[in-house]
Amino acid sequence: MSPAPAPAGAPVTVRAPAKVNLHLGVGAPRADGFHPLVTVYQAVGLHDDLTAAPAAPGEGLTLSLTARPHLDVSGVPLDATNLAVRAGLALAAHHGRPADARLHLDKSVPVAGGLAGGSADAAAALVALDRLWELQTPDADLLRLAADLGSDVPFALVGGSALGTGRGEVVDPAPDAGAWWWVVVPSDEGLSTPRVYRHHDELRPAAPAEPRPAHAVLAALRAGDVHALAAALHNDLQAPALDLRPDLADLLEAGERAGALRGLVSGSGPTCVFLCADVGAARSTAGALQESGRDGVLVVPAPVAGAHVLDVPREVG
Ligand SMILES: C[C@](O)(CO)[C@H](O)COP(=O)(O)OP(=O)(O)OC[C@H]1O[C@@H](n2ccc(N)nc2=O)[C@H](O)[C@@H]1O
Ligand SMILES: Nc1ncnc2c1ncn2[C@@H]1O[C@H](COP(=O)(O)OP(=O)(O)OP(=O)(O)O)[C@@H](O)[C@H]1O
Repeated sequence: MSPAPAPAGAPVTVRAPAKVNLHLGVGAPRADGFHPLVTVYQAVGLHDDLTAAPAAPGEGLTLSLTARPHLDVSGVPLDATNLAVRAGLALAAHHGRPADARLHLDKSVPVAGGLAGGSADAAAALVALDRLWELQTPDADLLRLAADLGSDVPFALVGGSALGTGRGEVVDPAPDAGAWWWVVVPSDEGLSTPRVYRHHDELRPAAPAEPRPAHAVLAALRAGDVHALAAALHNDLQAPALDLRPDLADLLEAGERAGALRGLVSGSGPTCVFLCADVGAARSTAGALQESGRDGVLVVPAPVAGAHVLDVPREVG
């Protein structure tokens, strides 16, 4: 979230991070179909950049897209169903003002990967358009708009490490003394989040109403203890994700054999993330996974900031 105002009408670029869930406890579905969660989010150094530039009155919200090399963005809609556009329309409606702006999204976060890339884009659009339109929306209102857009969106505004409750939209910063290193291994094929939740319910028909608590992960973060964190990582969506994508079990094993302390499916998957003891271990784990033929392997630090304005707007060609 952003402090000083930019000159009126100047393009604004906002950077928003991907997330991993260090703990994802899922309870039995609520009456509204959503699952109660106790989750610990962590923002990682892999992000999308969204630039908002002025448009003529009546032009509406348009969206253009570029992506880092080899990233498959064929599944990203450019119409009003895109989460960034939905965010812009919601912000304009909240203030009763026209929604005129040109949005450009430069994507680096894998699509439908369990890394909340679309949520990052929605958060980025809220922050960028709030600045471009000089609205100075209170943080509480931005968080409410974010929650209406998706369960993961409020966290993308807040960043860092945070406890998520409710359906994931209630976010409280978590003390974190660590400087963590993750290896991120995306998958060619995405996984649908609702499908993974449905499969969770099939595999765990007697899931308790109260999700599993996150005490061990929160304590490891507070202590900055990487071995304790590796031991505590937990994801109730991992079993359904692995059942839908059995190849991921081999990947988790390969990453741990290559030197990671622990491998984990990120959120609803299929991206797998590997916690490493330090940056050297992360680089050698990534190298070994690449040599064994895995594509798109990344080494990223965490935690990083939530959606924030970049000092120098990106040029949009
Ligand atoms: C898997 C996670 O990424 C973990 O952080 C999130 O729970 C998913 O968050 P998201 O993609 O922002 O999800 P939303 O856009 O709010 O919901 C998409 C769909 O996911 C399922 N969903 C999501 C969140 C939740 N607590 N329970 C659910 O059952 C529902 O089928 C819902 O229709
Ligand atoms: N800005 C966007 N970027 C990516 N996908 C988007 C966007 N807007 C809408 N979508 C749609 O949302 C779907 C899920 O995208 P996303 O990349 O956010 O998945 P995810 O990382 O698995 O999400 P989560 O971890 O929050 O469940 C995509 O398949 C696409 O159809």
